[in-house]
Amino acid sequence: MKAIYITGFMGAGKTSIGDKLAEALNVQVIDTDHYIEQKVGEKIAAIFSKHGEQKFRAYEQEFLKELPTTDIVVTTGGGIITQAENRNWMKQHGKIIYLHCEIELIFERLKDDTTRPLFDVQQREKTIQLFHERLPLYREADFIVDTTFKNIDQIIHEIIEWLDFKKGGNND
Ligand SMILES: Nc1ncnc2c1ncn2[C@@H]1O[C@H](COP(=O)(O)OP(=O)(O)O)[C@@H](O)[C@H]1O
Ligand SMILES: O=C(O)C1=C[C@@H](OP(=O)(O)O)[C@@H](O)[C@H](O)C1
Ligand SMILES: [Mg+2]
Repeated sequence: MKAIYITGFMGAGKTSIGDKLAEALNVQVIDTDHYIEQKVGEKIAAIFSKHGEQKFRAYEQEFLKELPTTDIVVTTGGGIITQAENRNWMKQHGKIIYLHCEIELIFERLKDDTTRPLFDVQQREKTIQLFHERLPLYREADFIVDTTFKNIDQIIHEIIEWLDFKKGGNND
């Protein structure tokens, strides 16, 4: 099986859904943020505050390319799609699944979360703007799931149905 890359805005459920999807497909899962934290030896928030976003993006691109490209679900950080090179890499090496979620629900989910340096609950307008700026890039995915008000099992079910459909069409 070619890699499955899960994309979407912060709080869309990439990490949680990717874990369960990998379990259902019986393949390994790697979260790019966790992988970066392991390699660098620092938490995402510390990497941003000590080294800046640009350095984080450089790590993100370098480490994305280190990951296996078969029999794996890769759960990405929300900004991975901002670099064309990453989008091309993912397109070339696997299938991209975009988890869409309405921004109001994301605000609700992340209201007490302090681990995401680019998610600013205090500056709603700025965060909403970032969400809208990125939407066209997320929408370049091979498959889009609207996760708004769906539970994790429903979302996994939709993804697996799509994967089975693709397999049926011999379109791996
Ligand atoms: N479909 C869902 N329904 C309800 N809560 C969800 C759903 N998907 C994710 N969550 C919750 O939202 C928060 C963010 O999820 P996470 O998987 O970390 O998102 P991401 O990796 O996309 O930033 C977590 O607390 C998670 O439990
Ligand atoms: O959207 C972004 O630019 C980011 C999303 C985060 O991952 P999640 O989408 O899992 O929160 C993490 O990679 C970093 O804080 C930057
Ligand atoms: Mg995540």
